[in-house]
Amino acid sequence: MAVYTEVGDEELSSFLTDYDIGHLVAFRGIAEGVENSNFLLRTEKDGVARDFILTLYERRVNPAELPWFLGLMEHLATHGVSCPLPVAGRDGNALRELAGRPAAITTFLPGVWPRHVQVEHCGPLGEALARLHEAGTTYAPTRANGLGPTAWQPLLDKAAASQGTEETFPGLTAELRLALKRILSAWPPSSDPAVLPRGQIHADLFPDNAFFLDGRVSGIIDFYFACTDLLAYDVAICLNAWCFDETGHFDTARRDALLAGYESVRPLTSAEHDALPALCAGGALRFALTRLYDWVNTPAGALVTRKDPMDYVKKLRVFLSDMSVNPVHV
Ligand SMILES: Nc1ncnc2c1ncn2[C@@H]1O[C@H](COP(=O)(O)OP(=O)(O)OP(=O)(O)O)[C@@H](O)[C@H]1O
Ligand SMILES: N[C@@H](CCO)C(=O)O
Repeated sequence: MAVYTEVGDEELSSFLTDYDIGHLVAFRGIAEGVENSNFLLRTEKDGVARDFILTLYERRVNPAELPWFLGLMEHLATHGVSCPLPVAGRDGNALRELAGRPAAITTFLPGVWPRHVQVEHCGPLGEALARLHEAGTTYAPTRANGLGPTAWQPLLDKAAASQGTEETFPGLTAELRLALKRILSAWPPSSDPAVLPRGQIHADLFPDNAFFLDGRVSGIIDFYFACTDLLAYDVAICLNAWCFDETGHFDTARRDALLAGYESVRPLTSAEHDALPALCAGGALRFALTRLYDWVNTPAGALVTRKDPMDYVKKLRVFLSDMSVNPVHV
């Protein structure tokens, strides 16, 4: 459930007078999502009803970084990517404050996210990711990846030092230490941008962040992990999130479809192909680590549903065994 901050009818109606989007007709909290409080708003202006999403930023989002995220979303939305467009108030600012939290209204996107990923989703998803990368090339401001390779050792140390980690997951932090060492030694040097292009990446493009309609990607949401990093690392995150079936088997048909969709827009360089196994293992480690840390540090009875780190530990094991034979390379 993700409504941490309650908003009253009158408070919201008065907040909306700062915008030119009409008056409030209805609103309700959205249960999905774990990071922020989200509400679906319906307004009416000149007899026309329109839907919007109101987000109150909680927990992990650093308010100082919100202009970067909202600026990226605006840039992408106005450069052909179906992502939420931040709506500016009458004073031109999209970032505002409501109920004591930083807040923004964005456009509502149609479609639904796939509860059961099929190979048919993977081509359009890969294509949409490549279009996002292309559109991002003209967004100049940068943001370092706070959950990139340099963050993994400290995150692992913090998870290992947390109460209950060893009891709940015996031997896991020792296994992750070895994995980290191996991944860092195989991590590609990002010194030549022509060989390993860098740019704006989504960094969390999981199935619950991609809406589909009529077999196409109709919306990409949740840009609050976006950052400036290796484009191929974003591909690797998607290979993690989209290409394992329910039994934990890495589905090469989904991988091929995702890569073919991506490369129909932006062909990967041969250095990017070569780097994919290490990038995939790194992606698996990143989500295993954040999930592990959250698992042992989320108090019992919290509203948030914890995500199982072992799902990503299993993916990590698959990618680590692949690193020697390089089957991701196509
Ligand atoms: N622009 C949008 N258009 C339509 N629905 C949206 C939009 N943004 C969010 N939603 C709905 O709200 C839900 C939660 O949004 P989101 O995933 O961004 O939550 P969060 O808590 O901010 O992030 P996280 O997924 O990391 O927990 C989505 O699953 C979707 O149903
Ligand atoms: N996509 C992340 C959650 C953060 O949005 C995960 O599945 O661990």
